Amino acid sequence: MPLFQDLMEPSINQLPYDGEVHYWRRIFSQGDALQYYELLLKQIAWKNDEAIIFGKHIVTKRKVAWYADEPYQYTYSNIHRTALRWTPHLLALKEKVEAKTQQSYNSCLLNLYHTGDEGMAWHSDDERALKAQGSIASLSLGAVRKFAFKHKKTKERLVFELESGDLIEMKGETQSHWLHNVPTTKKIQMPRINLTFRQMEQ
Ligand SMILES: O=C(O)CCC(=O)C(=O)O
Ligand SMILES: [Fe+2]
Repeated sequence: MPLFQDLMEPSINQLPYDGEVHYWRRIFSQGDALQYYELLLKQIAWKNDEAIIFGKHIVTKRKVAWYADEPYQYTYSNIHRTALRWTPHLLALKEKVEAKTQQSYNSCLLNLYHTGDEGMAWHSDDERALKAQGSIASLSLGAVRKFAFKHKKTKERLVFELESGDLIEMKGETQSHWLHNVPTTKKIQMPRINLTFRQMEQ
């Protein structure tokens, strides 16, 4: 029998106003989530992220990778990037996520946080290359980490504790009105992988 929570969660908008966030807990068994986590740790072409900020070359501790339908070219923070083609495992994950959100995605940015020392600062995913008001689906594997939203004007905050296998979708006006971050923490020593499936404008 489906649990009440399973039925309710995805349909509820987690944001109080100015956007839409949907949350599915544990879309995989813990065994499958662990298997995907281990596969991705090994198979993804992880690289430190780079940026040129005020003429200074910055290299992040967090690692990233970018996969897509096409070898898209993309520039942010003055660094040029080219997407790699989907691997079979990434395609399987994409299909699973698409079945939940009922959306389709043509690219995925992956983040690898080795420990709680690594996080992501407040930002919105509002780059011009992304479809306006499109869906961004974020899948977590590995260590539990906080994922927070802060409204740009009211400063209202919401915090989620994302567990291995959790899926969170942002869409509609979310990126125009809310920032999100992954705060650092001294409590976590294990890696976390995050996959953000995105809709690039083509
Ligand atoms: O790691 C996360 O959960 C968030 C990643 C993120 O916000 C991004 O890649 O834009
Ligand atoms: Fe983001």
